[in-house]
Formats: sequence, C-alpha cells, structure tokens
Amino acid sequence: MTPFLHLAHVNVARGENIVLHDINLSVNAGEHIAILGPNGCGKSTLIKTITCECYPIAQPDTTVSIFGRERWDLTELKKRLGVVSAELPGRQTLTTTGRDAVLTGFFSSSTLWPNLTVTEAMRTRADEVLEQIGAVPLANKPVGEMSAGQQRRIMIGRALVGSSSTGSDRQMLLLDEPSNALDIAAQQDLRDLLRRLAQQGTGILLITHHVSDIIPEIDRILMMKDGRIVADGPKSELLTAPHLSALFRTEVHLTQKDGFHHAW
Ligand SMILES: Nc1ncnc2c1ncn2[C@@H]1O[C@H](COP(=O)(O)OP(=O)(O)OP(=O)(O)O)[C@@H](O)[C@H]1O
Repeated sequence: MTPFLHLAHVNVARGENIVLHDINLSVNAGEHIAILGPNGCGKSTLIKTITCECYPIAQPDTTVSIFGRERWDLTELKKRLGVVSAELPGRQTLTTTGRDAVLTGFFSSSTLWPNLTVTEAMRTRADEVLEQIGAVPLANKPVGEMSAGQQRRIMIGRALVGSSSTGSDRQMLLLDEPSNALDIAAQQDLRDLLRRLAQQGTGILLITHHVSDIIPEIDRILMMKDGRIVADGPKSELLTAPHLSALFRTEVHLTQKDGFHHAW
C-alpha cells in the first residue's frame, strides 16, 4: 500500500494555544475517511497541518510525512494536495472561467495571472478533469455566474488537476465542510460526484458536520475532541448513536438507509 500520510506525536499551536495534541495518524493513498468532531476541536487545523499551512511544534519524536516524504517544496505539495472548502480561493476566481479555474490548481493561485505559463499538457489535463467531474459545459462560464454547487464542482476539479488518477501520483482529495451553503439538490450532486471519484480510486479525507455527507464508500471514521483524536476505526463500529452522543455531548439519533446515515 502506498502511504499518503504519517503523523507521529504532532502538536500544533495556533496563536497562544496548543490546539492539536499528540496526533498519531497513518493514512494510505486511496483511503476514504470522514473526520467528525465538535466546533473548534481541531479538524481544519489537522488538514492545514497536512497541507503545511500550520506547522507542528518541533520535538525529537515528531514526524509529518506526506506521500512518504518529510520534506516538500510547498508549490509541488500544493499541486498534489487540493483542499476543497465552501470558500473560493480569492475574489479574482469569480471572473475566471471554469477551465481556467481548474488550471489554477497547477499554481495554487486564485486566477490565471498573466505571468503564469500554462502548457499544452496542463490544458489537456484540465480538459480530462473537466470530463471526469462532469463539468465540460462549465468550461467557458465565469465562476461568478455559476451556482454554488457548480462552483464546488469546479473547485474539486482544481484540487484534482495536479495529480493523476492512478499510481503513486494518485489523487487525494481533502474536503473541509464541502456541503456548506449547498441546497438539497446540490448536496446530492456533490455526494454523487464524490461517490464516483471514490469508486475510481481517488482518496477522500472529508471533514463534515453532516453525517449524511458520509458517502457509503467512506469506511473509516476519525473522531476528534479538544484537539485530540479520540477514536479511529471502521465506520460500522464508530458511526453509532452512542458514539456520536458522547462525541457531541448531546443525545443523537441515527438512522441508516442505502448506505447513508442520517443524524438528528
Ligand atoms: N487563525 C487562528 N488563530 C488562532 N487560533 C485559531 C485560528 N484558527 C483556529 N484557531 C483555534 O484553533 C482551534 C481549532 O480550530 P479549527 O478551526 O481547527 O477547529 P474545527 O474543528 O475545524 O472547527 P469548526 O468545526 O468550527 O470548523 C480552535 O480553538 C480555534 O479557536
């Protein structure tokens, strides 16, 4: 199995406070994982640690290894690791077309600035990705004229463009509450797209507050509380009403239908 991530004894501070405590986590490429936990427990900081936007406190036993390497050129890493959240990369993205917004994934930029060199190979790869995510009709449409669901689809393309769909350069998609601000139909579209990508071998690391976002292909759950991973195991064991009730310190009810869970 190809390793995607290995974190050992990782502590991370933000401002004056330590917000991640002794994180130990290994993920293989192509795994499908959901991270659950109350507001402020450190989920986004964990993703930012993986993308090197937050750094661990240097200690002798601390390890952060991504795709089997501990040292990265940040530009190269960002190409391999796209994060999709409910926000666009910048306001300039609004005037960028769908195809160009996908191409910005090669540069981690908000738009295709004139000084960026786009090669033919990049264009071919962007067209491949537009096809893969079912967004060919959005190629020439400005992002600002798209619905929130269409924008999210393009941002998934932007996150995927820098890596290939197979082999050691396999796609790994990090999603931080991607269904926020989407209506019911757009949430459904997003789940269908994530299911298709997961079935094609794209790895998924999904942060969500919505249990119904946990597509059937996700089979591993991480539970975080107060900056610590408090549970890490199969969905069948952890995605239960008692575990969720303990995690969120409130009574949670759970139902299951067609591989999806619904909590209230
Ligand atoms: N830029 C920042 N500066 C200082 N502290 C921060 C910053 N961003 C987050 N924090 C703090 O770090 C802790 C973890 O925040 P983080 O955003 O990782 O949690 P989260 O689980 O993703 O929360 P949510 O579910 O609300 O998005 C919180 O206590 C938060 O207040």
